[in-house]
Amino acid sequence: MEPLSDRNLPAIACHNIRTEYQSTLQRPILNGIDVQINHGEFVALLGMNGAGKSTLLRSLVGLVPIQQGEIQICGTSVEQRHIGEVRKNIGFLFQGGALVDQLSCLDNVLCGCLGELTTWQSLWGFPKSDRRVAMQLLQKMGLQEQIYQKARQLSGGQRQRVAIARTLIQSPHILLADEPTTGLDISGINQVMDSLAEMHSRGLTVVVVLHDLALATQYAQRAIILDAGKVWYDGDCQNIERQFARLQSLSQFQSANAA
Ligand SMILES: Nc1ncnc2c1ncn2[C@@H]1O[C@H](COP(=O)(O)OP(=O)(O)OP(=O)(O)O)[C@@H](O)[C@H]1O
Repeated sequence: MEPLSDRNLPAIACHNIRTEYQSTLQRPILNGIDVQINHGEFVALLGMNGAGKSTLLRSLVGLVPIQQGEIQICGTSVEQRHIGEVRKNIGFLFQGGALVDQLSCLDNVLCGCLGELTTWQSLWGFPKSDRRVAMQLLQKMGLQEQIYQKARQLSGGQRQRVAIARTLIQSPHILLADEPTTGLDISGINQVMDSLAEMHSRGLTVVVVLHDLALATQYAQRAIILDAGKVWYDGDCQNIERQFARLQSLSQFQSANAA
């Protein structure tokens, strides 16, 4: 990870962000989000289905057009002309990891630095230094035995840890993970969350979308709960079950009144 030019600037700052109006929802998907996340935080992003969690994560890397407001990543505005710089600071972990099944774990991790290769390197393959870093990352993820194994032979938890290593080879300051534990059994869930916690302890800022409140309480320091494209709760993880119960009764009350 390259040192940050100014660690006092927030890792992520969203000022009143609003996306396009959605006629099916009768509102914008994100509807005035104001959030600031500092370097070194571990944040769980929570909310019911359709609340806007994935849209918020995607907007942070410029994958969703913003109609109003501003997003800054490490002080840089998320705009087309700065998108390269923004994405250098952020690693994005998609649901399911999206590995290439026919490639080894090592080659999957090396795919994370494809965008950085010079023309010469793309002719001659990845430099030794990249291969060394990829191996070290796989070792850190507890996958030293699987370095040359094809991705199709891995368990769900192992796949997701390869995907984390692929994200980390870009040395990001921030890791965004969209439901990284979906479809995993208890041991896979623990492996993935422990890997995120380990990287967090080394200074990475982590924002992870979760549906499991117990996991959020166990791993995150801060919870942000979205509802209908707005921040419903932003605070510590101690009372999130109570916050969710309040949110559910409010939605039931609103649906009963609308009927
Ligand atoms: N590309 C898109 N085009 C149109 N509508 C979209 C698009 N992506 C998401 N939406 C809508 O925006 C709303 C929020 O979706 P989003 O995926 O951000 O929610 P979420 O909180 O991540 O949900 P889940 O927990 O189900 O993954 C949903 O109503 C969804 O249908």
